[in-house]
Amino acid sequence: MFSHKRADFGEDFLFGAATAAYQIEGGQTDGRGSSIWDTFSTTPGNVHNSETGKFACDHYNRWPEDLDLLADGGFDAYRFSFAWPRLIPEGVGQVNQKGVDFYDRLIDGMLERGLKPFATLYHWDLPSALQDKGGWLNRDIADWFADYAVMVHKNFGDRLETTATINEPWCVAFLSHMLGVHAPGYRDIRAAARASHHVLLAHGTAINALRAEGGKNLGIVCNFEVAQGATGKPEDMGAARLWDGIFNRWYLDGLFKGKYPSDVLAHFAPHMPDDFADDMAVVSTPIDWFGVNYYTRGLYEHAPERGAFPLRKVDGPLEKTAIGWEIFPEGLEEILTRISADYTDIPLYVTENGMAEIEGTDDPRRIAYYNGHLGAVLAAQKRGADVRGYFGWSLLDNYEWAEGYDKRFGLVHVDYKTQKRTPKSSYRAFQSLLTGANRSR
Ligand SMILES: OC[C@@H]1[C@@H](O)[C@H](O)[C@@H](O)c2nc(CNc3ccccc3)cn21
Repeated sequence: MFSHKRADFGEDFLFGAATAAYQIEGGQTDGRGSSIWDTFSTTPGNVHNSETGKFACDHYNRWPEDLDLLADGGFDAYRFSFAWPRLIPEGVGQVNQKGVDFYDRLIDGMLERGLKPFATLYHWDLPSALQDKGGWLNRDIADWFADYAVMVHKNFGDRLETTATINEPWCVAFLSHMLGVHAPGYRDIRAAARASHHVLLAHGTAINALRAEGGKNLGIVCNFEVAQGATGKPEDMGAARLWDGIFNRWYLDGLFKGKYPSDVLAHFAPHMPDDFADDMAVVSTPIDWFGVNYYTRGLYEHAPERGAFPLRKVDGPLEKTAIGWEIFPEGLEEILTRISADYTDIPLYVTENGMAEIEGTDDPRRIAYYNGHLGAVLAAQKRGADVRGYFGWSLLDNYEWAEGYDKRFGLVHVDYKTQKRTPKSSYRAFQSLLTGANRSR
């Protein structure tokens, strides 16, 4: 079990678990439109075993059972995402009433179980019809996204505890348009530069539109990595600094200082949209809270042959999870205290943290992983970071994007043949922390 007590985190601290629509819902029916992940995952070579989210965890039908798991675990909150194509199949225009009905039932189900709904508007499943118009490369996406955000607010806003605009703008832009690992799978610095700006412009435009409708408790969720030099050589330390700029500071500086970091801009500048600097007031529109997703650190070395960004991640010596990420809980303390000290004093939530394991292992290391990162939250709080909550990734084993289904992050095991849910020992550890007992319905 964990070595911490619930009271250690503060009386109003919230514990939750997190998921995302495309990774758990399945339910490609009832008027749901196509998303870029439907097309990306069915394009050979993009996803392990060519696995798709077509069925996933069948959460579209099994959501009551999944909400029961959250309630039985003693969790206070549930971080989930709306599927844009399920609500507005073409991305703009016509609303799919069956999609509205699904999320109405889901959110009411949370409230009936005493679970606070922490909603994410966009967790990577862009409607294909918008990709056909250029997707994140088209500046108009800021208005498309803001209109979608207002639609969600009008239908569900009165029942949401918090609303995050975007999950991990780095993944939406750089991972998906420079590295090509995620949908739409571009490997193009010009696409990456423009997406890296438009994703934040869309965020700020949506925040302003939601404020105009009375929206409250609005934020964004970014992913962070502690970037360290593979050696103490200046060129490797420089590589780590540049990666810190690409992964961390582009978003922190843009969102909280209204200015992109000059070291990254030096690489992006020839490809940035015209007059992007005029958008920075919108990009940095004030928000009410900030979500921090943290998993690991990275070691980087100078790699002059790598062209635009002359760096390379190198394998580190620390114990790794099944997805190959080093276990480095100190990094969560570092990230939380850095954001709090250098960027903002608004409330922070750890919106994702967790460990992948392979099939059926119920890896005993996972309890130690969570215990260590919960300890990092406590240490950051002691150093002044206003951390208000922690969400484990993920409630369920689910579709791990380009990795398919093998990499299992769930607190609850899912047998995809039968869709049987089985709590793992890490679920029981949270249940004990949160309720003082191990129990299930
Ligand atoms: O990979 C685990 C989770 C993923 O399932 C979530 O949908 C996503 O929000 C998420 N973000 C990270 C951290 N960022 C990241 C880094 C490299 C590749 C993919 C994600 C991990 N995860």
